[in-house]
Amino acid sequence: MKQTEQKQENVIQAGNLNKKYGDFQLSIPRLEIPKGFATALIGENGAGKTTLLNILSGIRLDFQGEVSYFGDRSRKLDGSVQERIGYTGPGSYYLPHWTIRQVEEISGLLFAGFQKERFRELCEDMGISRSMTKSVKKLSDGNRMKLMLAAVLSRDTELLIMDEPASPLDPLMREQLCDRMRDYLEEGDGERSIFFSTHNIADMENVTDYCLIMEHGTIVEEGFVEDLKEEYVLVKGEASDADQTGEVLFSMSRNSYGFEGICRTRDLERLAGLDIAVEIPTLSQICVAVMKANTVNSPRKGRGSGL
Ligand SMILES: Nc1ncnc2c1ncn2[C@@H]1O[C@H](COP(=O)(O)OP(=O)(O)OP(=O)(O)O)[C@@H](O)[C@H]1O
Repeated sequence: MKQTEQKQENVIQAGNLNKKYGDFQLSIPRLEIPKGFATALIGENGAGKTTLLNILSGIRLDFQGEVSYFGDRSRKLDGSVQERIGYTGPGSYYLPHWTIRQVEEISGLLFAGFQKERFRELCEDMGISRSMTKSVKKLSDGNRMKLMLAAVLSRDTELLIMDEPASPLDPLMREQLCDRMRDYLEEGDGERSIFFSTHNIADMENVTDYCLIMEHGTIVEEGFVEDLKEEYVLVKGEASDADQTGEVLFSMSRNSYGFEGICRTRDLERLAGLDIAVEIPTLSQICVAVMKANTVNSPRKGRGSGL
């Protein structure tokens, strides 16, 4: 049975979300983030990922729509809900002149569940413990992200909302980030969830359970990764057959030896008669295909468009 067919609790539920900035319009009729999993938010630059995460984390309040948390439609983003949510983002979350030591002190004052010892351990593990007296503004982007991660993972939370946590991190630290995200979920025993945006799909695939693909301010595809990998296939064939694939394949690449592209599994029958090989695509290949199908100049658009 598909994961989506099982009864699913949601950690975030939202309806009729709208936010307009000039030409850009965020418009999401329904949003459900499953409880107990890591959900990735993927989309092109300017798709609206940060806008959505800012709304859900309470950074942006000037939007229309309803958001509720932790499976209770009446539970809005008040202080007790904020206490259960950890946020990391690309902006300057801490005042630039604060030192790491001050971040530790202030986190202890702001959040009841903050554990100083855990924070120090994480700073040590992430290699920033020798900079405790350094101000936030003097930290590199990567070290600033490590500081945010250390602070947020030292709290007692049930939901992490993370805007591009992998972007400023080096490959080793990205791997550590995935391990820590996985540990966070496992230690929560089904009660903890993560919602994060990323452009580093390949690096983050092993920590992604559920995926939302966003384009032009709305969600164009979503599902558990294992379900998406059944709904889409990677097709490879001879160069001489490439033109006969018609519009069935998306994000096709071709050279003199052959072609490969992604299509809906249900469309495979439209390639009958061609000498093709079929493989399971990576999440990255699926996302790129969906994003290409939804770019402004695409001949076909979005959910229900045939892709
Ligand atoms: N404060 C703001 N004022 C005006 N326009 C804004 C503001 N914040 C975002 N926008 C616009 O909203 C749109 C969505 O931006 P957003 O940052 O949410 O996209 P994104 O998917 O996170 O992009 P990226 O992947 O590049 O970080 C963009 O067109 C952006 O220019």
